[in-house]
Amino acid sequence: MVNDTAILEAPPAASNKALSIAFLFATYLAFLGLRSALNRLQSKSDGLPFPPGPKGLPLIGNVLDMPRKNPFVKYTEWAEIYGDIVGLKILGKPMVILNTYQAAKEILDKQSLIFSSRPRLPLVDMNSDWGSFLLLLPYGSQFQTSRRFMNSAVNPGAVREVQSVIQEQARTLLYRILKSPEFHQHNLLMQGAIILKIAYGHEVLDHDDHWIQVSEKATRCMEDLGNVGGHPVDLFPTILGKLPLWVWGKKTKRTLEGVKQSGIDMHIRPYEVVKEKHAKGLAHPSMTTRLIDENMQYDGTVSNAHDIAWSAGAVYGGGSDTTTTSLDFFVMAMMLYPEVQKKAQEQLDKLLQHDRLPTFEDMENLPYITALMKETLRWRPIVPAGFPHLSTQDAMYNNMHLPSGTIVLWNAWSILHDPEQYSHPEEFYPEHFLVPSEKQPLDPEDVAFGFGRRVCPGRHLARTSLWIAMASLLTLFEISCPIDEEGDPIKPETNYIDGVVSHPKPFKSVFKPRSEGYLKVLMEEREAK
Ligand code: HEM
Repeated sequence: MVNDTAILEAPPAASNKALSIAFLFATYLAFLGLRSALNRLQSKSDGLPFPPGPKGLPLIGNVLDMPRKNPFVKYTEWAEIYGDIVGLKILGKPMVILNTYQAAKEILDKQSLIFSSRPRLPLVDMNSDWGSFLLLLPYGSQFQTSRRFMNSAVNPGAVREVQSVIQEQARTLLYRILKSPEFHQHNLLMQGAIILKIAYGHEVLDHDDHWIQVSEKATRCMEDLGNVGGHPVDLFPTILGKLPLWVWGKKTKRTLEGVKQSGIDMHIRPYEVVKEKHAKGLAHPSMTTRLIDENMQYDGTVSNAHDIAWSAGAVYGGGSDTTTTSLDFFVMAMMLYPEVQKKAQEQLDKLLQHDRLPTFEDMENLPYITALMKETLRWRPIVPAGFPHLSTQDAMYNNMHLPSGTIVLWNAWSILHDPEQYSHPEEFYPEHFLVPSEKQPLDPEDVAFGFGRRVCPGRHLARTSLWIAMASLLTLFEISCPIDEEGDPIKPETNYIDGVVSHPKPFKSVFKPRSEGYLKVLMEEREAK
């Protein structure tokens, strides 16, 4: 995912470039003032108010109220004052935060035809093809094609077909941890290998893999871009978008060129490589080869080639960092809650008897592992402040008016830490999901993966990868904190590092094989390969 959010941040300090920019800026503010006055008039024209929220300043609205770090904390405070839907204006643009599941469901699910677009990122759109990335596509025909292509590769049936690949990668993860303890790196490699296999039929052997490197470079380029959506061009595209790039300095120009190139390297190149191999009959079957076949024309050209390339890239772009981060949080939870780990291992040992490793067929008999997976998504949702949807028509919610063009975020953190739903909201407590069905709380999968027509298309793959990785890790290893010189455990910090995908601060963990029996099975399996 792109690494920072558009509207969550105040604009960075304006460049000191030219007085003319200041003049353009002032003119634009005057225009905004007029527009926001018109907006206010329009939103009252049907007699319904915009949702309540902090008052904001003339012209810029709530720009200065927007929290720079952990925005969900501020959103939760606002919820206590203004209720389940909080209304804001950012430079004249309406924005709402949904703080309850009911509000998110009513607006994003039940009115999904209206609330399924995305705000644009003009700086990136004008200077690269990243606007074709599924996550960023506005609602429309390209979005529908891209979703269809993506769903064809990661729907529940398609994921079932690649279960053996996923299981094999989980075993490789165990093996790599035995060789060296850098869990995060091995985790990243596991998710990357699964995804590159699905998207391109490509086998990843190690960290030096070319496609893994390409995607890491793309992530770095996006990070260099910094506050995506917060650049002056994003805020005032009509006027500032017309200026030549050099106005923003050499560094920004270079970064944007890198962003453009990374889009080509991560989407177009792999597509071309697979297409060429496929033509020679040398490609392994994959999402790309199947879509090429389905879209092949009589003259040998492939229709929708651009959408195929960007959809296959979206499997990697959307799926690697996300699942990796959730599994990192799981390891953190196991370090901090050893009694939970012990309970899971008791259930595993009862079933596996130290003489085999878990498989997907065991899922039904390992409800504690499934509860661990749900609790990981709840305890530390990796998109805690939601991802922006954009409405494309006027709408209503609880007698309030949501004008067309409203940006909508849902506060996943507060929804998933609601004490009315979860008896131990702040703790890692899988027992939340081990109650009779009539007492089951809200399923975190219904929140952590988003809503409506933009719900995460990779959720089936994510839950499958997470489940087998969790079951396998706990079967083979006891996971604990490293010990410092005084003999005290070095506990990981549970706070997030900001970003759209919110990561934990890097931490070290100890993986100790806990049974000769499981170790032997793993080694025998490896030798048989
Ligand atoms: C634990 C793992 C994951 C979590 C928590 C997660 C969460 C999310 C969330 C919250 C969204 C935004 C939904 C919305 O706007 O309503 C999203 C979108 C998306 N996710 Fe995931 N995701 C995960 C794994 C994956 C995987 C494995 C893939 C790829 C196979 C993937 C691909 C995508 C794509 C392409 C989008 C954009 C969809 C669109 O805009 O229409 N994600 N994800």
